[in-house]
Amino acid sequence: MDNASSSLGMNDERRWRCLLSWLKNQHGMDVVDALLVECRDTKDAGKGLFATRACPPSTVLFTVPAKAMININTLSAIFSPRVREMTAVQQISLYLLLHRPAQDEDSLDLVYGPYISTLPRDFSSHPVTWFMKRHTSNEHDTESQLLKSLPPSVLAALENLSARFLKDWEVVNKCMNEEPDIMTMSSRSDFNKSGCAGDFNSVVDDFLWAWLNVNTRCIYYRVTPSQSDPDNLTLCPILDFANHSETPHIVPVNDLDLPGTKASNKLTRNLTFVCSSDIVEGQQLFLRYGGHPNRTLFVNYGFLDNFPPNAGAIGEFSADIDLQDVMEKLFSESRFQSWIRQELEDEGYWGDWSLHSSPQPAHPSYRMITALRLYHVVESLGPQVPPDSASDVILRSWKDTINGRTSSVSEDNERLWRNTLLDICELVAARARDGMRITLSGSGTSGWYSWMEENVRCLWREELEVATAVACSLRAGEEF
Ligand SMILES: C[S@@+](CC[C@H](N)C(=O)[O-])C[C@H]1O[C@@H](n2cnc3c(N)ncnc32)[C@H](O)[C@@H]1O
Repeated sequence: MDNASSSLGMNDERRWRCLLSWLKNQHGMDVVDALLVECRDTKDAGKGLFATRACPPSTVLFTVPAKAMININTLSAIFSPRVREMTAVQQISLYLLLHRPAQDEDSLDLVYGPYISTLPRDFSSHPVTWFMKRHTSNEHDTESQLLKSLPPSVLAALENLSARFLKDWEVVNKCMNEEPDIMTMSSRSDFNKSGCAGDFNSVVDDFLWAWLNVNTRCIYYRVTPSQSDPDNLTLCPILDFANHSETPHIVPVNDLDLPGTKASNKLTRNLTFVCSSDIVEGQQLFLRYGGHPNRTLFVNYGFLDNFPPNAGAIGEFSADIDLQDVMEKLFSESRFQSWIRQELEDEGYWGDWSLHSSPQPAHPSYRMITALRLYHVVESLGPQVPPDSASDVILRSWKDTINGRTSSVSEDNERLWRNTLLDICELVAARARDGMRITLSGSGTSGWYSWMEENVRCLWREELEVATAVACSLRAGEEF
């Protein structure tokens, strides 16, 4: 990702100016001397935040007032108790749905309109959009071609995320039906004030727009007493123009746990962002969205870190791949399939089986080794022994490896699982080579399609590089 940028188009420039006036006039934010960033168009990542002057590390870049953010705290003054029963994602999405701007117009919401008007209007390049439209699109559509060409682990993650979307829609729709008064809050002319939201399908599309804004733009923000509560989320103007990098420049000031911070202040605080290193004027300033693997970035945010060829193989890029489908297939061919699954579930080792390029040597996760060890303990029994009749004895050595009493089940078992893993790596590498041959036909060569085609190729390349690197580690006799 580079620093190339261009000034905003006329409408976006006007909206950015309106946002700043709103922050200044409604929320008292100093947008002249205490705002060291501005929004510009980037070459390949939509809009981004850029430094308006050079600053040393720890300089305050801007502070967003608590009341200008959209979260369950600020919405509690607007929503009824019934709406407030929903999760943060559902409430914020509902709020955006009620105030979605029409086509290229501004949002008419009197409270957050100038902010909502700056949100992206179009999520057609987002994988959840392709997935939700899969039943109505034809198989030659580029989106269908893209869906078909995803690695299995990415498709599974996309299915999970889309299921979350549908669940959230079900809950929000139920709430809207039970409390038709919600509609009277809407600033949209197409939402009937008597409580009807017009065409059902277009409302689902609008909800998807709202939900994707929430899922691609919210940041962690403590609004509940418990640190790990999933409702600790907020939409935060200005900051939400920051693009992602593994080496970020923008970091939030974590003042929450400072001694003397009163519990009540914790829940109504402004958010201050500082720069973590020297920055120069005009430089794009990035945020780190969390330590996500590429498949998560791709499915949740619609982009990924496109690393240089071979960087995954030699561990310069921290690549990792998920092998749920391959492992499930392996177990499904065992006579003891359900028994293996039960044991792994009971011990907390079912799923989340992965291979990693770094730290070197490239290696399987401990969870994967543990699952493969059990598979071979059971496969070595021979047909006459039902595992449940002798499970304690059979499993003792395996459980000893989990509890740290021994480092392996036996020499034989080590050799067997390593061989199986080598086979798996070869299979994954071969299918990745195929996957990399993706070529979209039809309209798939224009606009964001060719960028997305390259992203899908990169997902497969990650599988190829990591599987090949782990195979090399195995052949070299590396201990994991
Ligand atoms: C919080 S927003 C950032 C601002 C956004 N670019 C915009 O135009 O409003 C997150 C979205 O920005 C895009 N994005 C963020 N980081 C990116 C990156 N490194 N490369 C490509 N796109 C990125 C993705 O579309 C992501 O869903």
